[in-house]
Amino acid sequence: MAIILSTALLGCIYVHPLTRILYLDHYYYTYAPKLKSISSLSLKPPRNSVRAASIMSYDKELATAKKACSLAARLCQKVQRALLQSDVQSKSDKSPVTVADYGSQAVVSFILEKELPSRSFSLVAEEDSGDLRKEESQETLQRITKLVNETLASDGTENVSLLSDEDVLTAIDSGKSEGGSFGQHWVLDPIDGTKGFLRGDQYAIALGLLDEGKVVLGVLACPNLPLQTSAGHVQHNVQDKVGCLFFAQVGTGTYMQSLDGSQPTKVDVSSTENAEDASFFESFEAAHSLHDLTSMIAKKLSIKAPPVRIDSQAKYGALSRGDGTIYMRFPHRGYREKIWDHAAGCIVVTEAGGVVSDAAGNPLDFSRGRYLDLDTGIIVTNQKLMPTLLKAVQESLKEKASSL
Ligand SMILES: Nc1ncnc2c1ncn2[C@@H]1O[C@H](COP(=O)(O)O)[C@@H](OP(=O)(O)O)[C@H]1O
Ligand SMILES: [Mg+2]
Ligand SMILES: [Mg+2]
Ligand SMILES: [Mg+2]
Repeated sequence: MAIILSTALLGCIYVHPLTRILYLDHYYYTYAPKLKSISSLSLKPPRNSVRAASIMSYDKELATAKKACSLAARLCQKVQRALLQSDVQSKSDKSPVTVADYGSQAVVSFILEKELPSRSFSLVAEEDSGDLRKEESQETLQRITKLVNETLASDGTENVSLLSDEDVLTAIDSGKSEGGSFGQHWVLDPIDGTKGFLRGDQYAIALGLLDEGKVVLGVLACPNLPLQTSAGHVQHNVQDKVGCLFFAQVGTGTYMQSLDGSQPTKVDVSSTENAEDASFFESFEAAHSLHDLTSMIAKKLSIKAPPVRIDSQAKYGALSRGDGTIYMRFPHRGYREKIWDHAAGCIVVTEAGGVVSDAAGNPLDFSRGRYLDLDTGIIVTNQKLMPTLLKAVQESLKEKASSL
């Protein structure tokens, strides 16, 4: 009886099943930045929230995720430099999968599991070892194992014995989790923007952590993204220094540092309120997003600048530091978005002050398993501009539908 009564009184507080630490509803998390302890609160909690002993900190998870992504980026850079046609395999869905995809997934999976052993380990990742286990992939597998071992050894702190081919396959297959709304799940895209990677353009290693269905931390390693913020211009000169690591933890903002380890700096989304002064990002690949629809929306908003087309979640990273103001993504009919294509990017942008929603204005729901089932498209911008963008998107979608 006492338990029922206190539960009713407490309302939105609940006890985390793994840690038994009380923590607050997502709304309060998002709007009470930089607070580790509720006792130091000078803000008044929103009406639905109540005092709690502490806010969950994911510092250890974040440090490990940064290390894992940085090492995976090192592996990817090595492969991209020496990219040969034979690195590309054909998966049954015909999307290119490279030695680096598998190697990156093995490195991240191995490091997370080894360095955070006290947690029950769950990883939702894009790749699986199915094709690699085939007879004809023997040589490729050996190359991956060699790369993974060289990468782990290149980090002085990794005191590990050499991984066997089987260890590498096992690490890759740890990524088969279905995710969901209970407990913690890592979400990994070992190379997002495979097509950009193969072209020598932008790609990202994207790692997020879900806790009770919400993204609570995200890391984006973007090895080819220029370090210098360059409003609206992501194409860079050869002499520009490249390699960015974006990271965000719920309630603490978004930071960027160089992949080779400079001091992190806090980043914020663009404050542009005027749509016509905004610039917007979209996929490089027209097969991934309807360029004609975004151009219709841009026209409606009187956006003057041409679209900036780059691959991968590097778009979320660039947006989080104000390189552009809007990101729009409208896949062709029937395409189902996957959580690993947006989890890390989403928190990197929201912690930098942005908003990510579907075309109905709903936040993305990462709690339903491997897919993001959403209303048409994904749109991202700052809080001030979102209502205007949403209106233009909805009007354009209606016009497009009625013209069919
Ligand atoms: N037809 C399609 N429509 C929308 N997205 C697609 C797609 N085919 C593949 N993708 C996704 O688009 C991602 C790349 O995003 P972007 O277009 O922003 O560069 C791919 O990630 P991978 O490269 O990890 O497979 C893939 O998951
Ligand atoms: Mg893919
Ligand atoms: Mg991807
Ligand atoms: Mg990928």
